[in-house]
Amino acid sequence: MLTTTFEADHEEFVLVRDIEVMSMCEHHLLPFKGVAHVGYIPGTHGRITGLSKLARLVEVYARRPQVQERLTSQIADLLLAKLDARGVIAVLECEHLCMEMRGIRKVGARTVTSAVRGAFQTDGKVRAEAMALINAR
Ligand SMILES: Nc1nc2c(ncn2[C@@H]2O[C@H](COP(=O)(O)OP(=O)(O)OP(=O)(O)O)[C@@H](O)[C@H]2O)c(=O)[nH]1
Repeated sequence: MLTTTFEADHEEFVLVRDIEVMSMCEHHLLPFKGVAHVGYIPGTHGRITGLSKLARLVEVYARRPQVQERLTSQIADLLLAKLDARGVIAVLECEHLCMEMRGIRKVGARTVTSAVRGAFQTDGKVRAEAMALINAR
């Protein structure tokens, strides 16, 4: 995965927003679905990857029973490792059917999880800029 990378001499933030997520809660084996926002700052080598590969990354980890927190971390960790990126951010917003159609039955409650690595973890300003872009509508 993420074997296609390009030289682009681009060292600024790249973000793909609103990637559809469909996964399965490992507790109840019921779907949870929503969107993922995945971004990174390339390393000093300026190496980037194909945009579709970010969506593929989400897809690979979503296709197994999951908890949303682990799914979010796995996306961030793999991206960081494969791209040798300066920073990575993954934010997921999902609705869990196990909370909607059974149990507490709260329709429309959305769970937001984030995983930040590198510059997004160490620099609050960098993280705030990324969150502003993620939330821009
Ligand atoms: N943190 C987290 N919890 C999840 C996720 N998906 C489902 N859950 C929760 O996992 C918990 C499992 O709780 P249990 O007490 O074992 O199961 P339960 O008796 O069916 O719980 P209720 O859903 O409250 O009826 C529930 O609170 C679910 O809402 C997830 O992605 N992340």
